[in-house]
Amino acid sequence: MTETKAQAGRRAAVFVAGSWGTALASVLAQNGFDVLLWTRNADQAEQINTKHENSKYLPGVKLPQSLRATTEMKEALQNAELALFVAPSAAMREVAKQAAPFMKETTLCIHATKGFETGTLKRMTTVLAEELGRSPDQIAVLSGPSHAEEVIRKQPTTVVVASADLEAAEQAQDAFMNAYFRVYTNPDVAGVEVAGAIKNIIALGAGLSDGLGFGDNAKAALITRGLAEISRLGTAMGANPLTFAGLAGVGDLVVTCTSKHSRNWRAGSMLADGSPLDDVLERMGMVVEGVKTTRAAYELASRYDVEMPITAQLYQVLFAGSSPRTAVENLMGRLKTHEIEQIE
Ligand SMILES: NC(=O)c1ccc[n+]([C@@H]2O[C@H](COP(=O)([O-])OP(=O)(O)OC[C@H]3O[C@@H](n4cnc5c(N)ncnc54)[C@H](O)[C@@H]3O)[C@@H](O)[C@H]2O)c1
Ligand SMILES: O=P(O)(O)OC[C@H](O)CO
Repeated sequence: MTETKAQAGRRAAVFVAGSWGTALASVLAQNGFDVLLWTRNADQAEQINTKHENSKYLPGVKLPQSLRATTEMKEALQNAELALFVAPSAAMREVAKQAAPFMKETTLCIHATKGFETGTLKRMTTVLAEELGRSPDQIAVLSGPSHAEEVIRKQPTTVVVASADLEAAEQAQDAFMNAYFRVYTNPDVAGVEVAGAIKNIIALGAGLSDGLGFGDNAKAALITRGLAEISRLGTAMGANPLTFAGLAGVGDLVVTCTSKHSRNWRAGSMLADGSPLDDVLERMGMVVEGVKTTRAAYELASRYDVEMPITAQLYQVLFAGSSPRTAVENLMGRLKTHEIEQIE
């Protein structure tokens, strides 16, 4: 695929230099932005600047020359017209707090993180808005079926940018869109954020199911009934149900439950043999958002009074010592019910 150079002379700041931050920073750089990728790790910054590599997260790939790294927040945000936050959900508030003093009101602010804040159960647009002193309507979210390992190799990928402000969504669309990275807009920020977070729980379940040796029938069931759970919670939280039929919904659910690149699927498959959660997370060495999100979604289900049986069983496996096989038995043995409401 050819590179476009539509954004020449423009500056973007990206936080942080994990797999997804680095891949999205590369997209912006290939689109002609001068990109500064902020990292707390000086050695990583040095490697990106001198070798044009991020060997821990995206080994074997050369990064664009116009992508540079810094450990200085002030430098990262100087003259930046676009700021992209891709910290793990657990670190988002801390990173935003450090960025806030250097962030101009006019800087387009986008995040691409999938999760809720532990404890407060807040969505990432809310966390960013609180720390940056903006309205949540002034923060956009980029989500959809997109693994860093494929985007960095310019494999065709489609995502969605959601913002209450259509102009902001279109600016983000223009900044990221190119021949291999197609961006749609959607006004439903709540739906896109909820879908992106909860699909990681279902992917942990799909990994568990595969790890236990179950087949495609079981995985298709998890994906389909997982989508029902996502839709129930999302609509209770104010989302548009149609969002869940789109890229951020079914699209991301399918890729995360079936891709060899998925961290959540891999962690689930490792848990199937009874390995302790802490061991699995240590072996992964990358963020597995579905774990913290399972706890958050379990609490949100109670807050919004919605039924989320897959989430509830995952919660039991991850945090209450239940065995994966018992979880499957419990799901299969639930009282009989209707797939959709009966029409009177
Ligand atoms: N990897 C993907 O393909 C992908 C795709 C779409 C969305 N996402 C989402 O992007 C977010 C980030 O995931 P990732 O895969 O890039 O994670 P990752 O594990 O590859 O990298 C996480 C990075 O965050 C840094 N970090 C952690 N805590 C920090 C803190 N307190 N301050 C500063 N830096 C900190 C780590 O050092 C590391 O560089 C997650 O919400 C994930 O769900 C990932
Ligand atoms: O690798 P995962 O499981 O963290 O998923 C990454 C992306 O969210 C897929 O769209």
